[in-house]
This record gives sequence, C-alpha cells and structure tokens, in this order.
Amino acid sequence: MGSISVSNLGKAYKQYPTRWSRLLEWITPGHKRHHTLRWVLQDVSFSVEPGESVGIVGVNGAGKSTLLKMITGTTQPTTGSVHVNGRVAALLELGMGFHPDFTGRQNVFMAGQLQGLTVDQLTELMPGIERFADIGDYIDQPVRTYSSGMQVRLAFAVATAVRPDILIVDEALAVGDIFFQQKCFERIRSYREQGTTLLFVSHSAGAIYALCDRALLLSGGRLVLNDSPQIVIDHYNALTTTVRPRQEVAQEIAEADEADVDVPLLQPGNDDVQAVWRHPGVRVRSISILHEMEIVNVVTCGDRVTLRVDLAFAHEFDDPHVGFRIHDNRGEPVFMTNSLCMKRTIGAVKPGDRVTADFEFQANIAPGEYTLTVGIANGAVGDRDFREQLARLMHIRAFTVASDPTGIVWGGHTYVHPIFGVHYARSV
Ligand SMILES: Nc1ncnc2c1ncn2[C@@H]1O[C@H](COP(=O)(O)OP(=O)(O)OP(=O)(O)O)[C@@H](O)[C@H]1O
Repeated sequence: MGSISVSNLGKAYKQYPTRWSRLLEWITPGHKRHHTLRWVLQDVSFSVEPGESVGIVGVNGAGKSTLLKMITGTTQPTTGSVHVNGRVAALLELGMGFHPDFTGRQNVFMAGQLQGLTVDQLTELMPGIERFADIGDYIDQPVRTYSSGMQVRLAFAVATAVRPDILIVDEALAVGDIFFQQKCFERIRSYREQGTTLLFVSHSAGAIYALCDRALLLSGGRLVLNDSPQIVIDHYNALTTTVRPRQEVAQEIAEADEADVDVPLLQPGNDDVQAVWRHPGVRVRSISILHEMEIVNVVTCGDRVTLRVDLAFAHEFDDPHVGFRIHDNRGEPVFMTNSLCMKRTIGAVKPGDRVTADFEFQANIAPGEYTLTVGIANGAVGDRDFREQLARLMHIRAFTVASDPTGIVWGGHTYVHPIFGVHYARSV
C-alpha cells in the first residue's frame, strides 16, 4: 500500500490573446482556435514505492504545486496518467476543503468525511484534533475568522488525525510558530517510521535531508533530476544561488529585532517550567540568552552569546551537571553538549544552593528559528553518561538567529568562517 506512479504527465493551460477571443472561440465551436497552449508541466514520469519518502524541489513556478494537485486529483492532467494506491492525506493549498462560514468543528467533520472517516470515528478523534491544532475556543468560530496560521493548524490536525498510507505535504504551508512546525515534523517523522509514503515539497535543503530518501528536481515544468537528496540539492542550490542585497538583509534583522518584544521571556517561577521539571530537588529558575550583558531573543549569526541556566537546589547532589540542545524548526538537533562532555564539573551542592551555569558559544548557525532544551543530571558515569536524570525542559525557549548584514553571503547550516586566499604562480 502507499505507492504512486506518474507516467508522461503533462499540464497545459489555454492562453487567449484577449478576453474577446475566449468568447469568440466559445460561441463559434468547431471554428478557428483562438488560444495557444501554455505547458506548465511536461513529460513527467516517476514512481514512489510504499514507505518511500520523496522530496520535490524547484524554483517558484517550476510546477511543483501543479504536480501535487494532479496526483491528488484536484487538477486533471492534459496528458499522461497518475496511479495512486492507498489512502491519501494531502495538505496543499491554504483553506482547501474548508468552508469559511462553518465553524472549525463543523469543518473537521466535513473534511474528515471527505477523507473517508465516519461521524463516529471523527467524534472519537475530535479531542485529539483539538489538542493538536491548539486553537482554543476558535474551534467553534467560523473559519473565516481564522488567521492563516490557525487554518494550517486545523488542516494539518484533521489531515493527519489518522495515519494515511500516503502523506502529501507542501511545506510552503509551514506558517506559524516554531513549536507548531516542530510538532508537525514530529508527526510526519513518526508516520514515516510507521510506513507512510511521503511526498514532500520544500524549498529547504534541511527538510529534504531530514525526511527524504530521494528527491526530484523540477525545472521549467520538466523533471530534470530524480536522485539522492544530496545530488538533487546540489543542483537545486546551483539554480538558486543569488546574492541577496545588503538592504534586504538589514531589513530582515531590523524586523527580527522588533519582533523581539513579543517573544515571552522565561521568568523565574514560570508555570511551564514547573510543569516539565521532574525532580523536586532541583528547580530551574530561569533560562536566558545574553549578548553583551543583555537578555536577547534575537541574535545575529556569529554573535558570541551566553546561555545562562539559573538553578536552585533543594536536595543534596554529589555531582550535578547541566546540558543544552539547540533544535531547528523541524525539531532536528543542531547542537548539543553538557558540562560533563565539556570536561567540567559544578561540584557537590547542598539544599538552598543556587547555581548559575553559563555556556558561552558563538551562534554560527544559519538564520532561522530555534528552540532550546535544557537538561539536568547527576553523577557522571564515564565521559558522557549519568547515574540519574533530574530534569529535562523540552523546547523551553525559542530564539531567532538573524543574518549578519555586514557579513558575507553564504548558505547551509553552519558558518565555518571561511577565509579566501589566492596565490599566484606568475610566469615571467
Ligand atoms: N490555473 C492556472 N492557469 C494558468 N497558469 C497556471 C495556473 N496554475 C498554475 N499556473 C502556472 O503554472 C506554472 C507552475 O505553477 P506551480 O504553482 O505549479 O509552480 P510551483 O513550482 O508550485 O511554484 P511555487 O514554488 O511558487 O509554489 C506557473 O507558471 C503558474 O503561473
């Protein structure tokens, strides 16, 4: 189950030179054709085996959405054929399948039934759908009052309420906050592990590497490459590498700084922190990122920053350690370490002790949204294990890395500080 086979697929739209020529052709059937055909997809053939994950990349207008729409049956092909074997869940266009005048709850029942689920099944699934979408009372408001982020939350929650044989996702829909994106990627990953076939459009090399076994490159409506993610991304990068104007980058950083004020800072005694820490003997009082002595939520790529974890101990521990992880918007760990791995110790602590642990590092990571996870453990075993885990605060804090407007133009995950040199061997 869960296979796709696409053969000589093509799509052409009729183009008329004027509005009148369309009318003329319509009222004089059988006479002269007034339109020309504009092919947006031609001769596309490939297959996806059950359980495979295939990424689709291509520049804007390459034909990715048109291809997905033909696979899901929302658009009819002009030439060729598509065979899909298995139950498909698709997330393509924003608002697709939702009626704006009905409430979110009513839309869940309508969209769910279109997916082949019964009313009884949907009633049972509803609490899980509400929990996943996490839009609160809006579930009983008309969808026209939703933000685009809320629509995507609900659409994803319904489409993936039951594991499909085939999941088709256009990542351009990945609007919304980083926590929701991570939740979506987590669900996609888990369904994939359970055998769901995945077809996934993305502009992000990281997402394709993380999720796909293979990738397709579309260019000018043709399938130009069907190969490993590595090879396809290399070609795609070659197609898209352009130098971004400095001004645009400066604007981005200014906007990110403005957004700064909206990001809630973790305060001592924050309920969320209490909710996830486990051992009563240690309390995480605050977690902050500091740059030049100030607490920040936006750092510029390359900034030297300090992650400060403020702890209060209520029990005695002989050898406590602190660690952190940085996760990207897909939930992939970007970096992780802890005091033991850094060959450092805090030393034994007594009830009433307060400890501030600082990790100073250079934020040499790609511009984007990240979350921090912090863990506390006790009793080193070897050079990386612990006798007991005391607390883990998953995705406790979000922060943004903005590009450095004064830096070089670069792509990828990690800034490696390249230095360019040139040595001449001149002939005389
Ligand atoms: N209904 C339509 N009528 C005419 N042309 C269309 C129609 N839908 C899409 N096109 C054209 O088909 C081409 C491919 O569009 P498509 O949306 O499939 O590209 P895409 O690769 O998904 O782009 P993006 O990354 O911007 O979403 C574009 O040139 C677009 O203008």
